[in-house]
Amino acid sequence: MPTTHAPATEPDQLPPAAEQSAVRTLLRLWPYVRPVRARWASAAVVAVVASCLSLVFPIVLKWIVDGPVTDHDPGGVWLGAGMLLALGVTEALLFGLRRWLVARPLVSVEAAMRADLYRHLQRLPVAFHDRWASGQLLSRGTTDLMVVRMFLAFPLTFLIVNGVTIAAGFVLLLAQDWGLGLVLLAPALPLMVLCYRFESAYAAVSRRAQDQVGDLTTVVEESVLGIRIIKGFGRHRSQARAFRDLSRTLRGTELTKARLLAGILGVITLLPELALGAALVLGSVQVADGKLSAGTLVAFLSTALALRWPIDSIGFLLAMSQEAATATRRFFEVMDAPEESFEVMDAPEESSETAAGAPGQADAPGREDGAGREDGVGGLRFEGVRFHYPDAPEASEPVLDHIDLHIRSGETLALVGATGSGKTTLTALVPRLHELSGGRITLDGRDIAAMEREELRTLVSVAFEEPTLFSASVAENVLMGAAGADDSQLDRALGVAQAAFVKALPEGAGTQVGEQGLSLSGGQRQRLALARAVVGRPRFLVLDDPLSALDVHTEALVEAALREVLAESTALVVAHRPSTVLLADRVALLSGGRITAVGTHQELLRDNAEYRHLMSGAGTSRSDTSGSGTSGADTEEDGPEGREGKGTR
Ligand SMILES: Nc1ncnc2c1ncn2[C@@H]1O[C@H](COP(=O)(O)OP(=O)(O)OP(=O)(O)O)[C@@H](O)[C@H]1O
Repeated sequence: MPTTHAPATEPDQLPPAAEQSAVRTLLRLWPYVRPVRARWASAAVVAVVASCLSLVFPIVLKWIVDGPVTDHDPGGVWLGAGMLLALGVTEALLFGLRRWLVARPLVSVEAAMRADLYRHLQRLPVAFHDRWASGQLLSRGTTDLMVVRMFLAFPLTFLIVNGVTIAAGFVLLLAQDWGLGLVLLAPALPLMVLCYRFESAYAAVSRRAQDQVGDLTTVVEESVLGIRIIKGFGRHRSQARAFRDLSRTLRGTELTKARLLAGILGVITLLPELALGAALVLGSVQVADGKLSAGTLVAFLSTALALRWPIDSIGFLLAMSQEAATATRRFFEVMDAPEESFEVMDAPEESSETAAGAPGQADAPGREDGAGREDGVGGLRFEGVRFHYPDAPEASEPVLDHIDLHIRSGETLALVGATGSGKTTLTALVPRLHELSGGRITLDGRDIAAMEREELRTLVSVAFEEPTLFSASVAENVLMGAAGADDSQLDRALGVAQAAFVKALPEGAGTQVGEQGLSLSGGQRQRLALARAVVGRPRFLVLDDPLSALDVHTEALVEAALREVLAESTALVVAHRPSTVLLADRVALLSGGRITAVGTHQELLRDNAEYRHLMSGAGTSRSDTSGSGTSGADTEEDGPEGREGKGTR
């Protein structure tokens, strides 16, 4: 299956940045913030009090200037200075308390969101992961969540704190001198309009930047995972160029952000400064005319200066909030993707009659041989199965169509077909990694759509051609295949997979393997993946070319041991080589998304040209299905019905 991912920044995949308002988006964080609301609110109240304390300074100053200074009273001046010092210390202590109150709860909010995202990713269908670039998911789980935590800790609190401080400050200013107060208030309206326009422009650029971080993460991840290919083909320069290009694009977007921010910050600083200058001139004239006391003018200007930071900070607080809204939106884009349904679907009553009466089932292999109920519905049965990849163009042909196949209880069926004919896709349908587009699959007569996924995945074990090992010990990797399996089962599974090499590892089955552990060869990995598939003695075994990386000698040993396991299970084995085919009782040929022949290896060799071609040297070169024109002619005259009689064990 393809593992490459298109960047998730394609416009059709992502909603426009301004689709939902920033406030509505951020409100979605409430379920995560709810558990820490008391501490967060206490911290906000503490910050509001601390910030409003800064407005008391001008009142004390006015008292000092109009009182002790005018009266030449040094004792009063010292008292005033002491009060200012006490206010300053209290303000600092309160801001410290605010930090202490929010730091720990907000880290747990981030952890809870990350845990939810991870849990959800595990439950999303394979089709979702086929579509999404892993770097995009990675950046959402790391950078975006950090941005959200920082928003809750800082901008959210300070938008409230500064809002309250500005409102209280202006009440004080208007109370001190309403005329001068109005002069200072004059820039408020144009500033609001500018902030609104800035918000919309910044939202779009910030979305672009965060998506580009995701794309960059994807390139880094692919470069690390594919380092052997990059080195092997000397592609480090072109890879570095691709990285540099993306990096340059991101730099451009960040510069656009910086330009927007610089613009709004400049205006937010300039307009109030101009208003303050005008108020200063007017106030000085009034003091000179004796219409205003010097203390009031000092208090007025100190209050206005105390409001400078709350006003100046609005620009970057809004920018950070916008980034947090984008991060939240990106988080919920993943969280809103529907999980694999763990509920069972409605399925028709299971009976031999319904199975026999299912569309396209009348000619299902294995039914005409007069077998009893067990052979009629037992085992693994595909009935009129059709499958179309959800992300493939609607008009394209389904990958699989009219698949009717019956693997009897205890039987092993080899699935053979040219590359791209749909073998991997067919095997992935049995453990329901993808949902069928039509038809049904039954295990011992039970529709898999009507089974709990957990039950289904206990019944069916899989091993894919690409063996994936996790950063864990050999034993943990193998025992992943069966919950509660013990050491004797582990030894047996390693024995079946001819994985004696495990004993020679530094710590035996306890040796760490996978990305962070010891590197194993392709064949060794494949044998561990096979051991994982067989460790739980599954009723149904699905093996996608599990021996492709083994040398002929080891393959023969694994096959000999595997025969015992296969005798206990009903198995579907994708095979490319005659040696693997010989493990099976019968062989099905998949061609152009359909089963075109079923029979024993000998029968198909004798009667089917496409099969002969695939099993010959030419076949193992894995020519594309589109190139197998000769076999197409053969399958036309030799349809599935004609081969039913050959389907004997
Ligand atoms: N996620 C996907 N989305 C769309 N099309 C896909 C996807 N995965 C596979 N395909 C297409 O489905 C077809 C069958 O692929 P599949 O991997 O099942 O073939 P295969 O017979 O197993 O090939 P091989 O022998 O090379 O492993 C191919 O044309 C492939 O391009």
